[in-house]
Amino acid sequence: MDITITPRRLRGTLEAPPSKSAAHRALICAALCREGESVLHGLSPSQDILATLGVLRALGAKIDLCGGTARVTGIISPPQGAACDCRESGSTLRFLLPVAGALGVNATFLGAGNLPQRPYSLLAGQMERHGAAFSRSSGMPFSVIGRLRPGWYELPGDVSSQYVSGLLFALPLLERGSDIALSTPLQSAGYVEMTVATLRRFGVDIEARPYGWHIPGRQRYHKREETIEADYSNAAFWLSAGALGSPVACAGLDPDSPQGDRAIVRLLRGFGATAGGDDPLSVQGGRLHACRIDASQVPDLVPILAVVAALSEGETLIENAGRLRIKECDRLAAMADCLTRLGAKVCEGPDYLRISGAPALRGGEVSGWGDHRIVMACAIAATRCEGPVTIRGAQAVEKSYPDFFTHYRNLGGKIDVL
Ligand SMILES: O=C(O)C1=C[C@@H](OP(=O)(O)O)[C@@H](O)[C@H](O)C1
Ligand SMILES: C=C(OP(=O)(O)O)C(=O)O
Repeated sequence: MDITITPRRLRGTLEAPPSKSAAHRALICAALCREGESVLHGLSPSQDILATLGVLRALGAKIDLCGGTARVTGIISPPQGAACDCRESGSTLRFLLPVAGALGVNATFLGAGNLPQRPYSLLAGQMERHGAAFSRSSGMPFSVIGRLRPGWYELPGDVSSQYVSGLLFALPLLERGSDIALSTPLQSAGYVEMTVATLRRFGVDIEARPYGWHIPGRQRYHKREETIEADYSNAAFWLSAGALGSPVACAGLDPDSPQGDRAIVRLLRGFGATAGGDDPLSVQGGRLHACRIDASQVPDLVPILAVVAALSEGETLIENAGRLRIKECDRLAAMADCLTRLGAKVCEGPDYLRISGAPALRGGEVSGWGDHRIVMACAIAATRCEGPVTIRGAQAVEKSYPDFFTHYRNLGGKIDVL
């Protein structure tokens, strides 16, 4: 789908969408509970969540999704083999690969878009040391056979936190305790905190250690009923629109959420914006100024922060951002390309973006790079462009936020589908 947005400010209050990260985690925990039914409310059928639902079903869970509520009967007797289609979801692949190993399912993992190019080999290497055998060490599809053994798992912390999260879901199922040790400091740490918090709610114990985590074995997941919390990662687009002069408020966000991306409020303050009210939460702009941003813990916020930087006076540096190149697209190249096409001055380095702010952008035509966060960032940039913005491949928003353009229109945005 290609669209043209006619620039105008957005206005109004909207319900923040449910967190995709929280939904993946709750679904996996519910599927690993052997007794009874868990009920999860407030799910959105984004492509990534449909991928996790599909793989959990292939691994033997029964999941009935109706009107945003999932009734999940956990895996009792896993199948011998399973075809696990992760679509474009890195979380689905890296969370459920170790889970398939812990269940002893011979699984074939398939992926689409950029997923086959995204890394999993360090995780596969650790699984191989503990009883799993892979048909290939990179690329997709691949097959994995064998059952994981408990033991000492060692991973770097600066490739993907999803490796750690995946092992944290899987290792409690093994017959003895295991450990995960980090060989380099953990980036995206907030996501691992979310994993540990979700596991605890489902009755699974994880012990923090100076080297990483100890995971007692023979644990049982306990059934639960819960509502998926609202998402700071996608609310960030609306909060940033607020900082850029659109009076938009987001309802439903938990100020005490374990989500690392709640840092968006602090980061927008760093540009000189002010935040008001807990619920609904809104951010107001004014004259924004450049700042320096460390992207290592908040990679998903970088596309929209780059837009804010392009409209803030002075030169903003977004650094420690090398891992953005291994997401749904190369997000550093994508944002440098899109913002330049819209009239901004951007210098792309190996692991940084240096962006010179201007009072307004020109507008123009951009590719969405097949990436939901690039499309949403460009749509918010359009609120401050002088001329129309055409976005090619805007349907990519369905990966995490299928209602994004409905909400955009509800806030007064003008979108024409080409
Ligand atoms: O665990 C999660 O839910 C996620 C972890 C992050 O990935 P990395 O740990 O690879 O940075 C993030 O970019 C992704 O969108 C969601
Ligand atoms: C990188 C993302 O997700 P995943 O890694 O799960 O594909 C994202 O949602 O921005």
